[in-house]
Amino acid sequence: MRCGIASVSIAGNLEEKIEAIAAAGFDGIEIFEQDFIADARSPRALATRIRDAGLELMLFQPFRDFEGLPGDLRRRAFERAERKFDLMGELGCDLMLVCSSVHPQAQGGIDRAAADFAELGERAAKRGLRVGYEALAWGKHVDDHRDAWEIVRRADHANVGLILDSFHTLGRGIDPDTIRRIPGDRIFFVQLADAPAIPMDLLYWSRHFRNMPGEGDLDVTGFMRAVMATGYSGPISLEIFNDQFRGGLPRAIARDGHRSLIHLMDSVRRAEPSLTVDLPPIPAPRPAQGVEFIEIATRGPEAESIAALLRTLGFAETGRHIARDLTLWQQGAIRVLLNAETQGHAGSTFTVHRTNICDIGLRVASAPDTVARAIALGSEAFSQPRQAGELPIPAIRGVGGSVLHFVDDGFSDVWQVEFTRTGNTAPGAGLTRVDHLALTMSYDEMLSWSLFYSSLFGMTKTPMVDVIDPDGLVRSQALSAPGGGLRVTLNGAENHRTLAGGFLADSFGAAVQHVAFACDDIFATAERLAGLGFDPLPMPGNYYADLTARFELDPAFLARLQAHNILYDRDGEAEFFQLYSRNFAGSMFIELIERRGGYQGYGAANAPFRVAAQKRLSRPKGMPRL
Ligand SMILES: O=C(O)c1ccc(O)c(O)c1
Ligand SMILES: [Mg+2]
Repeated sequence: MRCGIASVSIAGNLEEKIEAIAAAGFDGIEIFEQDFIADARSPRALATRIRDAGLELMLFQPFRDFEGLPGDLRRRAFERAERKFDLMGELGCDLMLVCSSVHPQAQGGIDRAAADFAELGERAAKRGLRVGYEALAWGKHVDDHRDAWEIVRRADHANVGLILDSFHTLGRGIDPDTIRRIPGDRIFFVQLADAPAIPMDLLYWSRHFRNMPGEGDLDVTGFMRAVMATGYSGPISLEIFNDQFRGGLPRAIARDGHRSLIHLMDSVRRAEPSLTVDLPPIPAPRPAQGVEFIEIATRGPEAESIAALLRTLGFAETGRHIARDLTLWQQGAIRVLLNAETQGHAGSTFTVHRTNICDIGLRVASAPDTVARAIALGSEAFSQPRQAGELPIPAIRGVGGSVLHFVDDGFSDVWQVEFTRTGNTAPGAGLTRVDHLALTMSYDEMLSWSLFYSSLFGMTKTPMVDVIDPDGLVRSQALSAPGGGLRVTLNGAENHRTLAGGFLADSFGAAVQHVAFACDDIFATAERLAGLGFDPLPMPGNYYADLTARFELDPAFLARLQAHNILYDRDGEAEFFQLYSRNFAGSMFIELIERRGGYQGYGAANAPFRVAAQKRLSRPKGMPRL
């Protein structure tokens, strides 16, 4: 399988793009003409550079407004094509993309266009070049791959073929299975892009909102299955026009692109095993079954305040690590590790971020398979020198330098092997397990993180919701693994004045800002917590008055919610209860939840009031905001 990417897809000048594309593992590049024109190198020097980087120059594009022109305009279109053929000769690139015309004077007629392509094919053949025809979704006369194919078929020239682009087919709602009837050897090139399902003008959508396969809502897998069913064996290439990517980090975007292609082609062969996909076997995505541990790097007074908070939540320090300054806190199936090491991963994250969640342990069916899949998708294995007696638990670096450990049955005894018991037992407040991890990041990083989790664990995403912070918008998207063993929310901040944005600025990068623990009876838990001295986030009376209006609650029930500062939501018959801690170590916090009747959400309706309550506590009274 040869993977490519169009130079328009990522940020930087052409040199930076070439470096990033080669580093991400692509086999080739599509040169977008504007990127070439803006470059100062001669075509030959550029071609040499691209080949020295180990990349094939797969496609030169786009050649516009070619077919269907009358009289002198037609003559000039052929003249233009000849000049670009000269350039392709110097670049050593043998395939040109011709996109369907939007020229005001272009005339319709399948046979007229076919005759133009037959002649272009003749001219290309003389130079050993080929041309591929792509239907733009907004083409004047040709906006559907079926019409483009009919033109190619009637042109009947070996040097003229079809170019398919998933955006143009899926964006217009054309059934991708119509591709299955096209002979694979007449398809010269395949471009891929996904996009979020936002109704808008097709051209604007295409030029600004495309994203990597799997990052949007289009059925790119269905499209690619149809392509592979034709017997197509040419390159598979990303062509992404995206405002965020144009301003992103070239290497990170290229890495995401490569990950998306591996994930896509792996999904294609799993969905349709009869297809031949030339990709080395990789383990299937397997759901994370739960959070095995949460490790917090912390020292000094912040470590003490976290220990105090854990006690008021009903946790006890049950174990101490045999070789590190690391304590284990437990309740139910929840394990929190407090790591005060000055060396190693935890030590270095503390130096950079201060108190932070530096490591997450996930329970999986097979740790080696999970790591193998992560590596095939472009993540790096993570390890650090082991102390005597420590187990080699497999780990990777995820997005943004985060570390994930994977615990399977083979490592279940780590808690007995690596920790000595303190003899303490948790008083308990009914907390059972980790319900979800809430990651905070800049808005621009959200697609990277969602691709990471969905490609590795087969997690599915819910539609993005807006959380209104008094100082700006935060977008939130949830991902959950099949079976619900792992839920993650991604919170993308647009500025640094929101609660999430302030956390991001303080932590110097994306990180877990809060963890939600589940319980089976929120009122019993709240009573226990009150007895343990837990100090909840206070919620205002206005919030409870609105709850009654929204849900017609029984007054006694409402009074119980209010007495404990419990937030409430309902979805049909399903109910949701939330209780928040006050912030610690800057703006980290803990959420306690109960899901009743299969509630699947995260209380999005409550988020603005929770954020406002948190901000009220963090702003000194009477201090006007600057
Ligand atoms: O937006 C465009 O003009 C454009 C150009 C070339 C392509 O391959 C394409 O898919 C879109
Ligand atoms: Mg295209």
